[in-house]
Amino acid sequence: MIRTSRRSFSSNRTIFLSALVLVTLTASILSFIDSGERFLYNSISWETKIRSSAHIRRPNGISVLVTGAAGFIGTHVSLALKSRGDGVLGLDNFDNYYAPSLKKTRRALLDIHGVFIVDGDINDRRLLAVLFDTIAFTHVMHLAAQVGVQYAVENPYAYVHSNIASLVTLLERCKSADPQPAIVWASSGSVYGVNINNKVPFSESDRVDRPVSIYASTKRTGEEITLTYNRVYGLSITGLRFFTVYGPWGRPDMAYFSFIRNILLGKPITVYRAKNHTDLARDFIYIDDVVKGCVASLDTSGRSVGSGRLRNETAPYRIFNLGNASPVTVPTLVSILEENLRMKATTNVVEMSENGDDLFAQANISLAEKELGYKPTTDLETGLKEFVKWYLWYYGKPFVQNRNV
Ligand SMILES: O=C(O)[C@H]1O[C@H](OP(=O)(O)OP(=O)(O)OC[C@H]2O[C@@H](n3ccc(=O)[nH]c3=O)[C@H](O)[C@@H]2O)[C@H](O)[C@@H](O)[C@H]1O
Repeated sequence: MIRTSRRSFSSNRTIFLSALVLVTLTASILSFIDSGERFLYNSISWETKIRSSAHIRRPNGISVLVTGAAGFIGTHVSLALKSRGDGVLGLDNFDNYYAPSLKKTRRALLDIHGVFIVDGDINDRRLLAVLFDTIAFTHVMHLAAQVGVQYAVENPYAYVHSNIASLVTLLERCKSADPQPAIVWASSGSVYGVNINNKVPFSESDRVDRPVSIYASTKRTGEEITLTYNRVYGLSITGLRFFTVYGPWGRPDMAYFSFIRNILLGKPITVYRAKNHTDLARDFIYIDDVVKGCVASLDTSGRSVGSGRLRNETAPYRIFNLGNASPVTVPTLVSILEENLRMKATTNVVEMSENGDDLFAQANISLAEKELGYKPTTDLETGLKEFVKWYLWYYGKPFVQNRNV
């Protein structure tokens, strides 16, 4: 009985993944042809696709440009918006910071649900102009970024390109759009850096001028840049300080994801610990909870008001913590994974170097609760169970040793 259901589970997975691969391939070929055609031949089919994807299908719906739509959070937010009838157009450059194949599978998933992702870079001003000339976006959900705290040590330039230059290019376009969209964008809980306030949990009104990584500094800089565009050009801005977001279709570079992969492969995992031997802890937050916070931010964003001298309104400028208000140590994260997999991890405990990682994070979420109705409902045990289920479905336990994530 168990064997039969396992076999049918496995064959359903194979069929679904094969279908996704097929859609991915077709989408890649079409998008390759189309992105070329758009500029060479002014392709009608490309324009039809973006119009259809961004088309609003409910009363009082919104039309959202989602940057980083093939990313982890971008995929989930795009699906949530599309399923309630909003118009959604994705933009993603499919960079290879982690496996582009996972991003392409996410794109295929979105394609099935009617969300089209334009393959392009936000720094491409010409492309942005075409998109904004074609669609009157009411909102921009800016999630595209160079992520990863550790990678910033290796390649700081990628963070300047993606988190600062791109942000300015996008804001410039939004500033001159008519109507101007409202902008919700991804900042980070890492802006709290060294706990100079000497208090937990971290609140939005705390000082954030001691970042400990290039990643965090680019996110903090983004908060200053967006504030300038809000004051000078009247753009409505909401910055979301995401804490450690996890879940199905997640990012392979994150600890929980690499831990499961190594445990299944029987490889050791590295668990960092502070110099004084205390465990590191994070405010892990499940993707579905974060998506609700993102959607509520769009719904309550208010309007951009422009920069004319006669304007008598001020555009909103908001910042919210999106965490779980309930930190968990990294060793506890490992033991939850072990329980779910019924496997023991081989753990190397390593004292953390001065590499820019924070020791502890806990979000105060009362402002988001009050203004957005944000209320996380998924604890780490429940969320990781969902993640493990997805991981085994997506990569398949028996084949995991041959798969490259
Ligand atoms: O915006 C943010 O706030 C960031 O959130 C996330 O950063 P973090 O909260 O640091 O998550 P993550 O890397 O999963 O490490 C979790 C814990 O495991 C520890 N850790 C990590 C790796 C390892 O091999 N061993 C280990 O102990 C590690 O020291 C830490 O204590 C995103 O990754 C980052 O891209 C960015 O989005």
